[in-house]
Amino acid sequence: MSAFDQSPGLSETQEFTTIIVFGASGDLARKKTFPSLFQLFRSNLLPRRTRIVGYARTVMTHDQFYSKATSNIKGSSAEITEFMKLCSYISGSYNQNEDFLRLRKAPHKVDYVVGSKISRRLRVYYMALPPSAFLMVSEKIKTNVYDDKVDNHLVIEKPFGFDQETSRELNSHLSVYFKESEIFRTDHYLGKEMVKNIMVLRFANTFYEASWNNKFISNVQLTFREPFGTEGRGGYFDQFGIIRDVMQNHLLQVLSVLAMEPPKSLDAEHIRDRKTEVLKHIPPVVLEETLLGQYTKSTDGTKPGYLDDETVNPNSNTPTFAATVLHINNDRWRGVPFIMKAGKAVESAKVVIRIQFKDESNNLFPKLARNELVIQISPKENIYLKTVVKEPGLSSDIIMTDLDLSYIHRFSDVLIPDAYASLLLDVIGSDHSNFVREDELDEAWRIFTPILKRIDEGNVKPLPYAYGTRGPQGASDFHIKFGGYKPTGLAYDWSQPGTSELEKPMRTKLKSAKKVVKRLKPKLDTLFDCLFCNHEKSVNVSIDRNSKIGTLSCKVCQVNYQTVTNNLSVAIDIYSEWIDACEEAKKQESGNTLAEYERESEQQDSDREDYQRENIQEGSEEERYDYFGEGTDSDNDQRTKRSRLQDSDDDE
Ligand SMILES: NC(=O)C1=CN([C@@H]2O[C@H](COP(=O)(O)OP(=O)(O)OC[C@H]3O[C@@H](n4cnc5c(N)ncnc54)[C@H](OP(=O)(O)O)[C@@H]3O)[C@@H](O)[C@H]2O)C=CC1
Ligand SMILES: O=C1O[C@H](COP(=O)(O)O)[C@@H](O)[C@H](O)[C@H]1O
Repeated sequence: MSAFDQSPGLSETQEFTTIIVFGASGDLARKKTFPSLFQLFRSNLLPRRTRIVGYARTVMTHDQFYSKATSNIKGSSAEITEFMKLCSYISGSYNQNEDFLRLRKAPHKVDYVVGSKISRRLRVYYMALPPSAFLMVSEKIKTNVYDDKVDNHLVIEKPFGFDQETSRELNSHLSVYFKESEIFRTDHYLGKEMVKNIMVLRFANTFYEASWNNKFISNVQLTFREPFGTEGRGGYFDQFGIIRDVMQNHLLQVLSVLAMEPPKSLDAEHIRDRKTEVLKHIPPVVLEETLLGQYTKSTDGTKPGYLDDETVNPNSNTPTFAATVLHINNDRWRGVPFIMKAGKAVESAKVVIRIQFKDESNNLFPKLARNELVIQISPKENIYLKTVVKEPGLSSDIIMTDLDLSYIHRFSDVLIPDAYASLLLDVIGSDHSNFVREDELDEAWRIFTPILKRIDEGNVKPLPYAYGTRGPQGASDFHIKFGGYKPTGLAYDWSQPGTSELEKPMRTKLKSAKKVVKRLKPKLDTLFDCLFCNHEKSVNVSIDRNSKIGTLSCKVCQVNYQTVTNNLSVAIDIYSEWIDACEEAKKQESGNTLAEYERESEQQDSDREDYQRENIQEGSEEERYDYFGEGTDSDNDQRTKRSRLQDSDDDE
């Protein structure tokens, strides 16, 4: 069942809808707006008699518009053709009344066809435009196109201002033309599946909500990582920086849903009241608890530094990485640091929430590690609860494992909608829950404006970090230093239920290498599992006591290894040394020094575990759907899986 199936039957409640996409020639329209409208169309969720009108200054023939609007749409050509029958394009300025009057005729033409039988009419004005055009276009819409006999919804995109002051100005100007109930401020993170899921997780599960406070939770981390730099968007980015681009909006929106009190009902205003309320308890973030970075060339010189971008000021101090701490001074959260980290051109793609619980207070088990609830927003949707269990078998040791809900396994046949499709559906259905209200936005700017002003003054120099690394010095243990995060410490077995036989041995290969040694020790065996081909007991160890040489070889993959022994050496020692040698080779391959490796092993257990999860699962969204799509050859699937697993091992 698609996520959309749960939505109300819009085609019955909405009789007639016109969606006007301003800036239809642009990037957002091409990449997100038209493809998302198509997703709704294909899922039969666009109201009947919907018309979509693209509008921009660029002069385009119908064919040119057709090919631009469809360039990012994935669907059969028959479906695309049907969808495009709903779409037309008008070229015009953003400042001439006559042009908007031409636009006015577009909805009217269709109104006329259905005439007075229409019970409700809706016009959506979608501003896929740079913010500099918002006000002018809003004014022209109000003067020339707005019709108070229909519902008018104005959708605007971030950035909503530059700081608290400019955001207030923008809102006060917009409010001249549109009522707050007509404005939909888009933060596309609120349309993401896992962000929408937070409320359900919290308020539909007794045990989560019961422990969702400072009695049980030690610290919370919200991390955003992108493995690419500004690439073509330097001009925009250099004015804004990572705090305005990602933290003040996307991550703070996630935080507010995560930390708000339960709303009185699911009514949009009740939800937004609670989100605003929690933001009011957060004092502005301070420079003393913030780390800023700017990326430089990659260490191999193949990726450019931020300042190499020609559209960026060569002396720019704009941060492309930031880590900071938010404190929520209310009864629920007092004393729980919320750590936000966001970085561009870092080593992986990941957006994740990590909630670390406090230490267990009983002393029954030595070396206890903390539980963590991890909600991964992208690139894959996962929820897992790191949980301590007894090591299976005769051992009485404890290990860390998890209760795991990986969407790719559990909901493999469900299409996770694009955030924009989900939000457009809300706009059509007049649901404001996932849009940012004016007072909420004002609070968000209040929290970040003071630090932004200090950065803008130019006296704060971000620390350099090489493209493709984890961020500047201090980034790796920022959450430990400022959040009190405790690395797991225990052996962590993150096996996933339902994974294939092919995956299981590969998974144990590096992660559980030490455990393998431990489990086998009492047996004094000479046969062991192969680290390379993963066959059980395929590795035979022999010791030549005369030459003092221990030899290990796999009868399946032929890998072999030799080492010097002493009189006390037994087979397991050779095998252990082999494991260590393999790990050492791995470290050297990845170019890390031993010290770096050890620091990462201890402090970034959490990051590595996410990284492995991502790699053991699928690559891009497209791959995911192809992978589970019809007509894929199972041999190919196996090969794909194997090579991805191999990649993950390489990365380790
Ligand atoms: N692109 C993306 O992935 C995302 C974009 N956004 C936001 O969406 C909005 C649109 O972004 P995007 O599509 O990338 O922007 P573009 O730069 O592609 O601009 C969109 C269209 O607006 C018109 N335009 C460009 N510059 C100006 C100007 N100075 N004054 C008036 N019109 C102009 C152009 O159309 P024409 O000349 O034909 O009129 C252009 O095709 C922005 O607010 C952006 O921050 C948000 C999230 C992601
Ligand atoms: O709004 C923005 O978000 C994207 C990240 O969005 P995602 O859906 O890919 O996670 C970011 O790349 C961009 O800089 C920012 O403006």
